[in-house]
Amino acid sequence: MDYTVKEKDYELKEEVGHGASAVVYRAIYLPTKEVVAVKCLDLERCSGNLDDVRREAQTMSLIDHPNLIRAYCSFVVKQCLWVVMPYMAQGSCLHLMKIGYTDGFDEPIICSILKETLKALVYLHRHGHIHRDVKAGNILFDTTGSIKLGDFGVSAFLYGNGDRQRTRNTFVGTPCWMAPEVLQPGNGYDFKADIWSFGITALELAHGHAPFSKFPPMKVLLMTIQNAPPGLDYDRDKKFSKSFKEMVATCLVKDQTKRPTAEKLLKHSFFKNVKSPEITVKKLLTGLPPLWDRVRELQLKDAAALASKKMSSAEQMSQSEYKRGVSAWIFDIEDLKIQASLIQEDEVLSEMKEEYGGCMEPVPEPDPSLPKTEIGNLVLNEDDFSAMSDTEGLIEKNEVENERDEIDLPNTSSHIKNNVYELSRWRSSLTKISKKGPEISLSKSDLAKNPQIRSSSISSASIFSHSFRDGEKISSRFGGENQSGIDGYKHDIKKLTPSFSGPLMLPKRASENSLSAPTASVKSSGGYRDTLEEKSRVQIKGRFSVTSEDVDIVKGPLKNSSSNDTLINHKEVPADQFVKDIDGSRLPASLFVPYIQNLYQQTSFQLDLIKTIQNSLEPTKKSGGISAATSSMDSVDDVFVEPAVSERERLLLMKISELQARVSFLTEDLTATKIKYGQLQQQLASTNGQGETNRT
Ligand SMILES: Nc1ncnc2c1ncn2[C@@H]1O[C@H](COP(=O)(O)OP(=O)(O)OP(=O)(O)O)[C@@H](O)[C@H]1O
Repeated sequence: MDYTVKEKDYELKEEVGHGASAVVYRAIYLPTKEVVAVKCLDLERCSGNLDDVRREAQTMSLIDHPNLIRAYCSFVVKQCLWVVMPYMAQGSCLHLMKIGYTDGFDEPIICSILKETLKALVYLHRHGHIHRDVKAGNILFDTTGSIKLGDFGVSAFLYGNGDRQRTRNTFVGTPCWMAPEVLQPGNGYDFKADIWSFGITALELAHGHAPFSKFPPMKVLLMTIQNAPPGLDYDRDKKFSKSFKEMVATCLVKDQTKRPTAEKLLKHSFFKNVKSPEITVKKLLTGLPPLWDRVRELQLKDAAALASKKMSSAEQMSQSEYKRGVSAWIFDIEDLKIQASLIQEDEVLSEMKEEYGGCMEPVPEPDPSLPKTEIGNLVLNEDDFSAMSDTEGLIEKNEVENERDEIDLPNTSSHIKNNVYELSRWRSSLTKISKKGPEISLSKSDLAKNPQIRSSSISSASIFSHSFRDGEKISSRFGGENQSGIDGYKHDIKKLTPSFSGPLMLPKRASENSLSAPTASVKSSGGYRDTLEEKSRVQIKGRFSVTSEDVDIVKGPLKNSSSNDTLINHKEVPADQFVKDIDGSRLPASLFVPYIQNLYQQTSFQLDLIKTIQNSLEPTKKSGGISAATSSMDSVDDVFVEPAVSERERLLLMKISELQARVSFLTEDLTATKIKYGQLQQQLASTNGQGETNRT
C-alpha cells in the first residue's frame, strides 16, 4: 500500500516513546484509518548528524524483513522529519522489563527474543548494513508478540559510494552496548560490532539491565576497553543453561575477528528448539494497559525520581538515562578518555561494591591480555593485578572461565576486590601528599564543530518533499480530553528530564540547561605542574560537563622522582603478613610497605627540593630585597614551603639575578665605551692640534 506524504493525512495521537532525537506517536492514517507510528525527528536537534537522519530514512524504506521495522514513507514537516512506520502496539522489550521484569526474563523468552533479533541482523548484514544500536530498547513487540528491530538512527551502510567500505571510523552508538573496537578511535569497526551489542543485549534481557549500566558513560567506556568482557558468570546466572552462557561468551570476545557472524551465530545450539515469540512473549503481554499509559507512567516515575533527592547528583542523573534505556550519543572519544582518566578508582570500586553488594561476586576485572592503558593515570592496571595475583594467589578461577576458549576472564574473589579497593584508597590518600596537578581544561571544540543544520545531505527531494506547519501544531493533533493533559505532561517532563541521550548530539540544549549536562565530578589530574588558581570552569562534552570546582585530589601512579619508576613492588614482602586498616578491614602488609617506602621517598624528595630552593635563595637573602619572603626559611623543620610557590619564586629570583648581572655588565660596558669615547676625543683633539701646528 502507498502512503501519502501529506501531514494532513496523519492524525497524531499519544506519545508512545521518545529517544534522543525523536518522539514517536501512535497515529491514524486517515485515508484508511490504519493505526501507524509516526516518528518525528527534530532536524534542528540533529545538527551535524543529518547524514544519520538521511541514512535512517533511506535504510528504513528499503527494508523488507519480518523482523525489521520498515518505513512506509518519510517527509518533512517544518523542522521535523516524519517517518511513518508500522505501529508496534506493545512497545519495546525495555518497556516490558521495566514494568514487570526488572530482573530480566526467563531463558526461553530471552531465547525467542534473541533469535528474532538475530534474524534481523543476518538480513541487515547481508545487505551491507551495521545496525549500531542493538539493545532491548530497540526491540519492539506488536500485539501478536511478534518482534521487530527498530531505530536505524545510527545504522550505517557498509558499502558507501560504490566502494566496499568494510569498516567505519565514525563514532556513534550507546556506550553500554558498544563494542571495544567502536570505543577505540582509529580502529575502525564492522558488522561484528553488532554481534557484541547483541551479546550485551542478551545480558540485558537476562538481568534486566545492561552490564555497567550503573556507571556514567566515561566509566563504561573505560571498563569496556580495559576489563574482561562481561558474561553470565555470577551466582545469579546459575539458572541459565551452558549453551546460553557459551553463546553470550562467543559474542563478547574483544577481538572482533573471533566473533561469529550473525549467520553463524544463528546456528548456535542455543537457538535450536526455540519457541516462537508468539507463544513465549505473547503471554507476557496479555492484560497490560495501553502502551501510551505505560510509557507515561514510566516517564512520570523517571521525572519523580529525578526531582527527588535520590537523583540529586548529576552522576545519578546520567545513570538514570541508562535506566531509561535511551542513552546513545556522539561524543569525543579523546575527551571522554581524559575525563575517564580523572575518575577516582575508588569511586569505581565503591560503586562496584554497591552494585554487587557486600558479598561481592566476581566482577569484571582489567583484562590482562590488554596492554597497559595510556589513558591518563587511571585505576590499577593489570600489572598491579597480576603482581598481586602472582604473589598472593588471590585470584580464584571461575567455573565459567574453563568453559570459555576465547575469553581470558580473570575472575577474582571478593577478597582481592576489597584489597584493591583499599589499595586504591591508600593510593589516593598518599597521592594527596604529592603536588597538585594542572587544572583540567577540556575544549568545547566539538560544540564548535557542529555545522549548520540543513546540510546538503538532507536536502534530497525524497526527504524534503513537504514542508508546512510548525512544531507547536504537532501537539494540537492530540484529540479531545487528552490534549491538555498530554501537552502539560509533556511540557513538565521535558522540563524535568531533558533527554540528551540518543545518537544525535544536542550541544545547544546541553549548554542551556544544567540538567542536561550532568556534572561528572572530576578530580584534578596528576602531573607535577603547579596550579595556583582553581577557577571553576565548566566544560561541556556531549552530555557531560566537567567541572574543576571540586578539584582536590591529584591522581597518578606514584613515581620515584629520579627514576620515574612506579614505586609499587608487591613482591618484596611476604603476602601472609596482614595488618589492620583504619576501617578495621584486613589488608596484606605487602600492600602497605611499598606505599610506606613511597611515602618516605616522596618526603625525602620534597626535603631535597626544599633544601635546593633554600640554597638558591641564600645569597639573595643575604643581600636583602626579595629574600624577605623567605627569610624565615632557616630550617625545613620550621616552615612548610609550598614547593610550587618556591619553584616560582626561585625562577623569579634567578631572573632578577640574571637581570642584575646584565645591568652590571651593561654598566661596565657603558663605562668602557665612555672611556674609549674620551680617549678617541682626546686623540681627535690632539690630531686636530697637530694639524693646526703644521699649518701655522
Ligand atoms: N514503530 C513503533 N511503534 C511503537 N513504538 C515505537 C515505534 N518506534 C519506536 N517506538 C518507541 O519509541 C522509542 C524511541 O524511538 P527510537 O528508538 O526510534 O528513537 P531514537 O531517538 O532513535 O532513540 P534512541 O535513543 O534509541 O536512539 C522506542 O524506544 C520505542 O519505545
